[in-house]
Amino acid sequence: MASITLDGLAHAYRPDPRGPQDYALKEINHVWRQGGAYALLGPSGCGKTTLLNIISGLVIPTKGRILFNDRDVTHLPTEARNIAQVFQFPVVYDTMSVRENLAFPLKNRHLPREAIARRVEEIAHRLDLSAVLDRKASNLTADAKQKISLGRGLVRSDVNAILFDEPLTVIDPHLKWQLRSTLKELHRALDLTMIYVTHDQTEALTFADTVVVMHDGAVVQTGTPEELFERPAHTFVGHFIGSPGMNVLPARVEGRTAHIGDVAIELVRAYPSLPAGERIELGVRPEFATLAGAGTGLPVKVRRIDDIGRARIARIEIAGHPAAAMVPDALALDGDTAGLRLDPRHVHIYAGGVLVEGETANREGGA
Ligand SMILES: Nc1ncnc2c1ncn2[C@@H]1O[C@H](COP(=O)(O)OP(=O)(O)OP(=O)(O)O)[C@@H](O)[C@H]1O
Repeated sequence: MASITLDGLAHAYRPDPRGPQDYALKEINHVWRQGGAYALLGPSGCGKTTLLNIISGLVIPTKGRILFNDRDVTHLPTEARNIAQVFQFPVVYDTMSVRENLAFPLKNRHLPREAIARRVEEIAHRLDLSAVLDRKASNLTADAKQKISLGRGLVRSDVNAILFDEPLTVIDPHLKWQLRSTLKELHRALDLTMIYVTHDQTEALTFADTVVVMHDGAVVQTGTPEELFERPAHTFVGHFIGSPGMNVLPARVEGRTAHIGDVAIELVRAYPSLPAGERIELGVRPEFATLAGAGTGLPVKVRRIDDIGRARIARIEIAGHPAAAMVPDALALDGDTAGLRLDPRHVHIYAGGVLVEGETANREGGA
């Protein structure tokens, strides 16, 4: 097992990259800690597969190095990297039994028979495949075949890392939630470095201790699920994670006050050095914005209320800009005029999409 260091990695598919726009993967520096559960999360085309292929050795990066512990593996082929991979679609030998499929990676490494049998039983048990161990893989459903693929990835205990590339794509929705938590349990039990690529925030946030969010070829934030939720480092993270995503409103900031049109919002931090010429925005998640009666807090217009089961979400306008806020159970609205209370500790300021650290005076807290 190994920690994996990405040292100044960047990749362009074209041979003569000129500027950042020519790079499918812009410069990335990151350490995947030994034994960590990571997700690589981002929309289609953001560079996730490119990065995964660099880690697995299918792609040689244009720039930078990749280290397994202290060993530079940048130019080593996949077979010399000792990693396991699970892809979107099942990779199984149809003519073999489930047991033989699971045992295959261990037999290749000439492990003793008893050790192979024990490990196969363990992995089959954890993936709920024990009952079909002696059935031919060809007769099984797509779900079961993908579980075999997961098992083949997980069966070796000596790998440097396991890479999962959208592994639940073919899994039936009702089984997905179950397998997501099974994978999390397997990570805890097996102490392996796992990197899980997905565009699905639920999968990423359920599985990973650390989520790496990518956008347009660059890493925009690396953090725990809580950090991504509470302090999005980029407006993209605010939008992409959460449902509905963070409210992002064009703002003008003076001292400790943000102005959205003619609505003034008191901030808990001051922003004396916002970069000139950059787009300045205020970000606040709907979970930290609560609708109130007219005359309380900020004046807003209510466009509609959506009942999403676990909560009611108001679609509102602040100085003409659309936003979302939580509706308390007890609130009775009269007409389309209401008030809005923001939790000031969760109001963030962004310049050019990037979170700006404010300056705190002595009194952190309410506004
Ligand atoms: N072999 C290739 N040759 C040229 N361009 C490529 C190649 N593979 C990927 N790209 C481009 O690189 C960018 C990143 O693609 P990549 O597949 O890494 O993204 P992704 O986040 O994994 O997306 P998806 O989830 O759709 O696979 C995209 O613009 C894509 O078109």
